[in-house]
Amino acid sequence: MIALFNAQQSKEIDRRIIDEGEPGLKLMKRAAWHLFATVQSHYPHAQKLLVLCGTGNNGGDGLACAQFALLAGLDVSVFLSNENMHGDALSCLNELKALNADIRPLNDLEVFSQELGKTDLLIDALFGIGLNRPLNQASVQLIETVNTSPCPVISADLPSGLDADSGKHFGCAIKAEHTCTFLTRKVGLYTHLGPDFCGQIHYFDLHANLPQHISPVAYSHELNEWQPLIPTLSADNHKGRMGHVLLVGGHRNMMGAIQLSASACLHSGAGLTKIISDTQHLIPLTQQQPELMCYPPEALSEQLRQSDLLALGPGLGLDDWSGQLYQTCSQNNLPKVFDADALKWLAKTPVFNPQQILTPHPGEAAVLLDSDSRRIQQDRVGAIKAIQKKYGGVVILKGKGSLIYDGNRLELCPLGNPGMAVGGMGDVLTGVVAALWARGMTPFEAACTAVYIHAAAADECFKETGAAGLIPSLLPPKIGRLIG
Ligand SMILES: NC(=O)C1=CN([C@@H]2O[C@H](COP(=O)(O)OP(=O)(O)OC[C@H]3O[C@@H](n4cnc5c(N)ncnc54)[C@H](OP(=O)(O)O)[C@@H]3O)[C@@H](O)[C@H]2O)[C@@H](O)CC1
Ligand SMILES: Nc1ncnc2c1ncn2[C@@H]1O[C@H](COP(=O)(O)OP(=O)(O)O)[C@@H](O)[C@H]1O
Ligand SMILES: [K+]
Repeated sequence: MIALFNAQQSKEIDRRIIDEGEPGLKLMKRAAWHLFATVQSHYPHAQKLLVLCGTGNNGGDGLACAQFALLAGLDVSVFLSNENMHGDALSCLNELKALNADIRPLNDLEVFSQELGKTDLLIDALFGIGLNRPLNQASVQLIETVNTSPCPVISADLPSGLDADSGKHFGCAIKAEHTCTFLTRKVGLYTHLGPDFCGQIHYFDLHANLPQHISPVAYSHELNEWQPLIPTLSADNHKGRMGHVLLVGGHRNMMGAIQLSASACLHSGAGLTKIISDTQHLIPLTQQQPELMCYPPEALSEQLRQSDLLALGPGLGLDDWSGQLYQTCSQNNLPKVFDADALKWLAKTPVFNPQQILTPHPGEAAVLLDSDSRRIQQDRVGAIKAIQKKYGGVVILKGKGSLIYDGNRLELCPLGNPGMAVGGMGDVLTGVVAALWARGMTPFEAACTAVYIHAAAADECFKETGAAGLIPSLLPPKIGRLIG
């Protein structure tokens, strides 16, 4: 398990550690040592180092790293955005000056660019957690120059330009091959654009005693921390104990959506997987998956009485047919998983219900909050909390760094890959969520376990097929194996 913090909490943790007697300069030197050790272990042949430093303590990390590199005999050039430094960063600057280091102002982009052309590795120490507003034109141009150069980058604490809280950038951000992050893992490294910019993340606690009473924004677990929570099977197991799931959707040309959910639900161990769909789909659905029990819309009320849990939305549609099914389902007291079009119906008449799991992607989250997906992505943590507050239950906000929130705990799943961005992938997740909840897990545990298993199955698949070959129908058997 790892804990993830935002910038304000990270600053507070820094401050507490220093207040308790650990000098800031010592922490800075340790951070710098880890930066330099990362240079040595990942770029052992780098001879010429360029260190890009801002005016804050992030720049201080860079200056202290430059000193270690210089003392180790590397050819080091430092570019300073501004000489206006203070505190520990100023001490590091003065120590470096005393070594007659090559320190230059960043006042000519052409000079910087030429130097970059001769460099083996760049250390990015321009901005860390102190970045708090959009970058000016000069910073944007500087970062774009770095990003268009073939020179590899190690970022100090976080890639400069990235927002430590949300994973958005403030105009642009440095694209690093490695990011060495200190004291706290910043949540923005793991969600939204963060993973695109950070490269490989290395965490260093700087041997400091982290204060325990600052609760993190989110936690992230390993897949194998969720798997043991899946109920085990007793020798005298029978299907009545494994949950009866009723899936509703698959209207008109969207039969595949409910088919994918149903296949995932079956492979996740549900005792009975039943479908309410268009009458014309009932035979093809059963022909393709004989384990399924498929019913026309007229059977809805009776099937609701005979089920443990309802999953509503994949391919449901937004016409009158869909509206009638939605009305009947929403008035029923069964625990419910809402996905896809069911979320759009829910947004029309919001109801607060603790016994539900909502699984929006950013576009659906925008509908639930009457917002737009760009705003959702810029503050995913804020968005999932707002959805949970408005609708209750457990919310899964899908996308890179999927979040799961129950009003108390926030989990971030770092697994998954861009090949998952294909129609039907979310329908598979719905089936897994429904099955695990129906099998007796708590809704939060079911949601988290389902998200991790779904993403891990997709990652396994990616290794075999690559991104283009990763299609949702390949996932259910892999999900079955991961569930065990
Ligand atoms: N404390 C410790 O012991 C440890 C700290 N550590 C390191 O310190 C880092 C935090 O340092 P920090 O707080 O000084 O902030 P930092 O990220 O360097 O930037 C602030 C500077 O940027 C400026 N600025 C902001 N936005 C801007 C913009 N858009 N465009 C232009 N300028 C902008 C801002 O200016 P101002 O807002 O004051 O005008 C200020 O000058 C942390 O990430 C880690 O690397 C580690 O060594 C571990 C031990
Ligand atoms: N770049 C990505 N990285 C990780 N996971 C992703 C990425 N893109 C999509 N996913 C995952 O793939 C699934 C897509 O779901 P969704 O958008 O609802 O698809 P659909 O509605 O077509 O079934 C979600 O679980 C989401 O988290
Ligand atoms: K940085």
